[in-house]
Parts: sequence; C-alpha cells; structure tokens
Amino acid sequence: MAETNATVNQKKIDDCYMPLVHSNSSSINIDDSLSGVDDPIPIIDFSMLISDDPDKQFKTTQDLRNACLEYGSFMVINHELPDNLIMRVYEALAQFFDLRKEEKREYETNDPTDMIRWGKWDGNLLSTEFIKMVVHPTFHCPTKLAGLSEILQECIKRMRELGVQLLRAISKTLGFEECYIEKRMKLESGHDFISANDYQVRLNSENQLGQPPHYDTGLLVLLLPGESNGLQLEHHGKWINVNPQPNSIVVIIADHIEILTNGKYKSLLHRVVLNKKVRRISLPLFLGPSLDTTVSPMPEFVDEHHPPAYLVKTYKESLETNQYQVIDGMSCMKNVRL
Ligand SMILES: O=C(O)CCC(=O)C(=O)O
Ligand SMILES: [Fe+2]
Repeated sequence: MAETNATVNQKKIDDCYMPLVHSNSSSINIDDSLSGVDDPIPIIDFSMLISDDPDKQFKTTQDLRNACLEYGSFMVINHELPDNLIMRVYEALAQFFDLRKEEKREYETNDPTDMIRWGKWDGNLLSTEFIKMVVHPTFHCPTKLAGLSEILQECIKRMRELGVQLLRAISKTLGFEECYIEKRMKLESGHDFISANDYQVRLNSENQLGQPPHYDTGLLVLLLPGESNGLQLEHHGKWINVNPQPNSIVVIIADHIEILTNGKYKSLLHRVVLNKKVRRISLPLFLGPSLDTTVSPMPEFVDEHHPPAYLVKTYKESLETNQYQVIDGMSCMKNVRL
C-alpha cells in the first residue's frame, strides 16, 4: 500500500516536472545548465535591525526593504540562535534520516493534512527525502528518536521568534506600524510547519535536482540551509547560488506576503540542486497566518492603478488548493492570481 502511494506521488512529480513560467519574470527552463551564478544575496545583520542606535536600525531597515523588493530573499547573520543549537539540530536530523526505512515508514502518508509526513523521492528527475511536521500552534514531532523533539522544539521556538521580529521589520519597510502584519495575520495562532530535507550525494550526472523550481506557501520561510550550497534563487531570469555563511539563516519571501502587498514584495521562485560531494540537510520553517485568516491585498496597496490581483481566500483554503504544499513544483499562486 505504502509502495503504491510512493509510486503515485513520484509519477505526479515527474508529470509536472516541466519548465515553469515565472509570472513576474522571464521563462525559466529547468533543462538549462544547473550551475547557477555566484552573485551574493543581500545580508541583513539582525543585531543592527534591532539596534538601539536609530541610524543603524534605519539603515538596516532600508537594506531589508531593498532585499524584499529586489531579491525576495536575504541572509540573516547575528541572529541570536546559538551555533551549537543549530549544529545539534543538523545532527539530530541526520540521525533521523539514518533510521531504517521501515522505521520512517510509520510517517509515510497520502493524507496532506496529517501533522507528520515522511516521504522519499528517488526518481530519474528528483532525489530527496523529507519529514514535514506542523509545529505551531501545536508542536508535532516523531517520537522515534530520543532527543529529536526537544532539540527541534527549542530551535523552532527561536526561529519563530526571529521570524516574527523580521515580519515586524518588514511591516515597517511597508510604512506600517511594526505589529500590523502580525495582528492582521493572527500570528499568535499562526499555522507553521517545517520540512526537513535530506539531499544525498547523487553520483550520476543526470538530473541533479533535490527540489524542482517552486514558490513557498505562507508569509516567510526561514531556512537553516546546511553547511554546503545547493539552494538556487531566481533573480532577473538567472539562477543564483546561495553560498550560506556558517550558521546564517536564509529568508525567502513566500506567497502570502505577495498577496498581502498586492504583488509589491514577490514570492520567490527557487530550487535545489544536489551537491555532488557532500550530503546536505536543510530545515525550512514556513511561517503562516492562522488557518482561519482571510488573506487578501491590504487596502493600502490597492488603488485604481493597482486593482486587487489575487483572490480572497483563508489560509486554510489556499493550503488546500496546493494539497498542503506537496512538493510538486507548483504553488497556490496559480489558483489565487486573478
Ligand atoms: O533545501 C533547501 O535549501 C530549500 C528547501 C525548500 O525550498 C523547501 O523545502 O520548500
Ligand atoms: Fe521552498
């Protein structure tokens, strides 16, 4: 039964594995060379963003605004998550992925609403293993491995705090008071999930993708990117390699910020290329509104020259349109853009 589900899902992925057209940019063909360009992405020094020195804070808020407008992504340094916490998270996740397949199969499911979901794609086109868990408002985690739950919970709590602070700063970059987005999106009961990914080294030279080009659901994604590169972001029709600084956190603007800002800050197309030398483990946290929150363009971004460009849906409805972010190279945006 489980095998059948995996085969069906693999076929689904293979079927939709085709060039995507970025609505905001040029067409991107995934058959292009997988080697991206090494342009650096913006770096945001978190300690400056929350500095008591108004000049430093102002300057970093401006940098943040430019990063959201120009890249839809930035790398956060000096972010207050202890290095050894991050290291222990990577170790604990590696231990989980190293469990025997039969042990992980307990979490294999075809129901996208399940709170914990494990899966492995090992096809011609895609090679990755993942474990997804809903982590807020209620924290869910496999109990198979002693210690995994505690360490993840601690890390996610801190990542979430960082994410909320970044959303406050983003609120300011849009000209709002800092809690505007937080209150409007009811973040206190926000629906957050994580999706840890294990990308094994792929030795043959074909189809070295760990994840097809896709957009992420939610407001912001905070990513522990692992210690080697592999993540690529679309920028002006080119793929740029993210070369993470040690223990930095990569932030990606996701679909629901695009909807809220009526397209001013755009959701970012990204993909993962497998590293040929080292195994890579990554941990994205998808910060979202509460499930019952209605997400639509904020009135401040709508006028006669900028009519609403998105359908009005609750967060739950938009997750349902994309089967709760099944990795299929799509996003809820295709169903939401008018
Ligand atoms: O592994 C990465 O670097 C990115 C993962 C990702 O984009 C996702 O899980 O949506
Ligand atoms: Fe993603």
